Amino acid sequence: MFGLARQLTSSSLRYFSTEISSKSRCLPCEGIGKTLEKEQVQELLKKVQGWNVSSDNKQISKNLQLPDFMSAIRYFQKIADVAEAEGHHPDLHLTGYNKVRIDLSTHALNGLTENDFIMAMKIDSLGQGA
Ligand SMILES: C[C@H](O)[C@H](O)[C@H]1CNC2=NC(N)=NC(=O)C2=N1
Repeated sequence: MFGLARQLTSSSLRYFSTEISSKSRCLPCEGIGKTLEKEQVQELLKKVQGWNVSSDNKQISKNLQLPDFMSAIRYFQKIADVAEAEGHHPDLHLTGYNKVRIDLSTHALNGLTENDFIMAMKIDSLGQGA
């Protein structure tokens, strides 16, 4: 019994024993141990708004259109503040002056972890306002 508990990494214990939310904090990526399975990703996608998973299950992305260029820049700044506070950083793309794509993946493990979904929930709760 205890052997099984010991085998579970802290993140999978957190995944199974507590719900992650926009109030959760990202763990240091290097300590997470393993990436999420497809089924886990599908479950977590239900908790975020408008995010899609890549075919290789390594990244989630969200596309938005902002009113104008400076709104997009201000939106990126808000995301950057959260990313710095969490130590977990998205890839940010701005094209066509107001079209934004946000990509999230855990670089240290070349895949998805709870950190990516915590950041997605935090980004969702930012709104796109100025
Ligand atoms: C040392 C620093 O905390 C690590 O390199 C962090 C920085 N931000 C990160 N962001 C993301 N998306 N994945 C990481 O593995 C990661 N690692």
